[in-house]
Amino acid sequence: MNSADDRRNVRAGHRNGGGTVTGFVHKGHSPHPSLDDSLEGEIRAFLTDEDQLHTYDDLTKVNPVTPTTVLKCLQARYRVKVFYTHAGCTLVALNPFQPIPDLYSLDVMKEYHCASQPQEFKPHIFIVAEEAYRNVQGQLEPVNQSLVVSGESGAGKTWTSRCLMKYYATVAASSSVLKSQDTVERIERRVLDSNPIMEAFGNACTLRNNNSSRFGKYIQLQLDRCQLLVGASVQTYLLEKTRVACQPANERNFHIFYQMMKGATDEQRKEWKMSHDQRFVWLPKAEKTIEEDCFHDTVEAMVHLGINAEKQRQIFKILAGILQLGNVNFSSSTDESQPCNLQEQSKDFLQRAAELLCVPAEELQLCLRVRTLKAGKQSVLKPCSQAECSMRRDCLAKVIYAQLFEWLVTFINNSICADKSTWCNFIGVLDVYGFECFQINNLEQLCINYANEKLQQHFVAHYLRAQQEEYVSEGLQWSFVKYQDNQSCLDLIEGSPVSVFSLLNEESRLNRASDAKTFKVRLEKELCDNVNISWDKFSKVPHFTVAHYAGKVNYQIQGMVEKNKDPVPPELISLLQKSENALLHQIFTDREAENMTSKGLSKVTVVSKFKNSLESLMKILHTTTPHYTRCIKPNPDCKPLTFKKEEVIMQLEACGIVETIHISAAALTCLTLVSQLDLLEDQRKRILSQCAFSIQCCWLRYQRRRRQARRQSATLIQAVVRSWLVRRQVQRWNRAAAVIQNTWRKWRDLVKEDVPVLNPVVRERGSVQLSTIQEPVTVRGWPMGLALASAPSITMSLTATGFQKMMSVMASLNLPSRSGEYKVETNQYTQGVASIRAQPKGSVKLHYQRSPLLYADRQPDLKSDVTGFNEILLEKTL
Ligand SMILES: Nc1ncnc2c1ncn2[C@@H]1O[C@H](COP(=O)(O)OP(=O)(O)OP(=O)(O)O)[C@@H](O)[C@H]1O
Repeated sequence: MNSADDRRNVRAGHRNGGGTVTGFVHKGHSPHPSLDDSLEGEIRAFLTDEDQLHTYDDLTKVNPVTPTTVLKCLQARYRVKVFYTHAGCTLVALNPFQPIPDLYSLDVMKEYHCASQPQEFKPHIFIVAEEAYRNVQGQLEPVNQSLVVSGESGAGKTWTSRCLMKYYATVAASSSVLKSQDTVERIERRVLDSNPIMEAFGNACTLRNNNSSRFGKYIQLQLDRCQLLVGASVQTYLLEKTRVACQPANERNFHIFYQMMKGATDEQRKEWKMSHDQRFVWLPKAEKTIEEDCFHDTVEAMVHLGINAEKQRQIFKILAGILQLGNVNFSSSTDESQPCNLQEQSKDFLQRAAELLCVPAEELQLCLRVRTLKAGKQSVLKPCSQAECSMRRDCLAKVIYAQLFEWLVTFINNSICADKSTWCNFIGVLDVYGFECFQINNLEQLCINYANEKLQQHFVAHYLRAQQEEYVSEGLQWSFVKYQDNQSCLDLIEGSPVSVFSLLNEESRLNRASDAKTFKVRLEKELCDNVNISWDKFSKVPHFTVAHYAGKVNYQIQGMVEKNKDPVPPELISLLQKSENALLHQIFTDREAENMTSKGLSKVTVVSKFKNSLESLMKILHTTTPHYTRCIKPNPDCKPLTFKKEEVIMQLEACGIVETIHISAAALTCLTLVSQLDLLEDQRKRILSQCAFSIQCCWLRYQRRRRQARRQSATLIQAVVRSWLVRRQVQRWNRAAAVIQNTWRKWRDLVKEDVPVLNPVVRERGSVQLSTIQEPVTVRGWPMGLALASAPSITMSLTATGFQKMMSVMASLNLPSRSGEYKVETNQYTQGVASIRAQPKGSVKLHYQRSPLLYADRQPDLKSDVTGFNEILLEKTL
């Protein structure tokens, strides 16, 4: 890294003290030597305090922002084992290449999830995860989120994606109390179990990474109304299927083949025709053992996802068949009119391949060696050359593997995808290949780098253009920050009417053998106006160079058109459709396979298919809130805790991290300089919350007062009613007392007149024996009861009604209410008591000498003489 690079990248925004922000991406040397000197001085000054460099947890705080200062900070942090650093709106993740204890533990997840301000914690991938999750909870548009994880091979994208999935599987399910634990566990587990299967079938050990994903993927984690994980879906991109039949030097085939080789039981080996000592051409470096070679884990995940034993058998037999195919070789034919022969040792392999793929061996042999040409309704058989035979063999293996992979992805989706009615938002995790630039680059690299251009454009559009347009729409004084617009590069690759893709497609559709030199001339002629393409005039190999945002890449033209055609001979598809392996038969009889049969090759070329799937991905990304994580590989050898400056700086440049910091810092600068928007926002929020608080207080006060008034009214009404009732009662008592007094006086007068008639015993004891009763009846509390029962009528009619009257009178006299002993008759006309009669069973004594009112406040003496009545206990005086 030299100061020229720094000058090239220094952020002008940092040096601006004015009220407007200006451009920051300076390509080329500064025309002012004094400016260069002062920048170098600033860089030196910044780097002097080495001990402080690791404290920069956000690279936007670095000043000046240059590749050197950024690199030094990251290095200092890596040295003290801090692997995450914010770069404004992006998170930079440095791969430690060794497990770091407690960095991703459950407790750490909980800590970030429960924190009120996770941003204030140490930078971590969980901050990104939590921010996205809270955005969904907040339901602020766009509610759906995308976590874009990028970086070169081995940088840690898959690891990061797995961390994100585990995080959501934990925090988005932990609060689930409503659902049965079983359901929750099942869905989380299924979502996580999709990883080992896809990695077994889609990852391989390469020179750059022992567990390199050979496909891109976008996983949508589906959340319900309560933001709980209820399902997921996976979209895959551009599986590197050529690896099945052709492994780059010192690299391996897909993991699954090695897992089978190493983990099969004797029984399985027999079934798969895979003896211990068998060597397979398509399984190089089989002696190398890596931790991903775990067959048991893959099978277990398959079981969890519902791939039953029979389906597994079918899958593994197909894979074993592919391996046998790899050992089939052809000898060249001396006579061009005759098909090539199988090499002697290949006959067994072909036979076994046919048996494992459940297709007729002769037909398989014929399909590989002879081409069927259609001329009108006639078919002509044309023997293939040795090279063509090998190509057809490879093609058969690739198409089987690619279709099997697609079937697996569909199966996984069916198993983990929730019904649309059950989820309303999603968080997408995009794990795509990073920018690639090798010695020899071909169609795959063109597609990968094109995808990265698209993502970069989305990133820039989202963070810079959108932000600046927002400032302008808000009427802020703003002079646009220049950013590196990669539209012209995208036009070169995918634009219309002419672009690399359109010319490739045109060439692919021509029914002729493609010639690299001719195609190069065509490219030169058609695309010479685009500044992003160039040619090295001295190179003998046909190529073209594209200036990507991350650097220039040379693409080799040889083989590019053929790769784009990706032809599948129709005879091969027809053969596979006849397979007695139910799975193989099924995956080749679907609609796409039918297309392939009828047209000989899929009309959709590789680049068209890739472009379409990328466009639908971009559409999804545009409707979501993106979060970018840039994974950085600190050394090419995957050595733990080793930081190679050259390696890192290349990646920082490739992913445009310095520009990213500029973008974020420019936005920050803008906020500080122009609008103090944040401050205003904060104040607005505070005032709004104060208003809300006042409204709540008023409402509560109003409610409290209303409740109080109601209670007072109720109390008043109750008091009035009670006093009215009491007054009425007292009035009744007064009237009743008057009646009783009156009656008593009359009775007394009457008694005075009749005194001589009374029996001397009665006079002596104050009572009269009206009849003889063996068991005298005790009367309690009778005076008051009797008086009230008869009130207010002078004639002793009762105020109570029917049964009450009877009971009242009988209770007053303490008469037992057993049936038949006493009878109370009501007066039909006045509803009073007409009489009380006792059956003539015994004597009843009636106390008569004193007024019952005199005893109103006492209990009659149980031993008193008032014990009963004769037949008529009481008779109404009319
Ligand atoms: N955060 C981490 N902590 C510990 N080890 C890590 C971490 N990230 C990555 N690694 C290690 O680095 C290796 C490579 O990471 P990973 O497979 O995720 O890379 P990648 O970017 O997905 O590569 P590719 O593009 O080839 O698939 C992992 O197998 C793992 O051993």
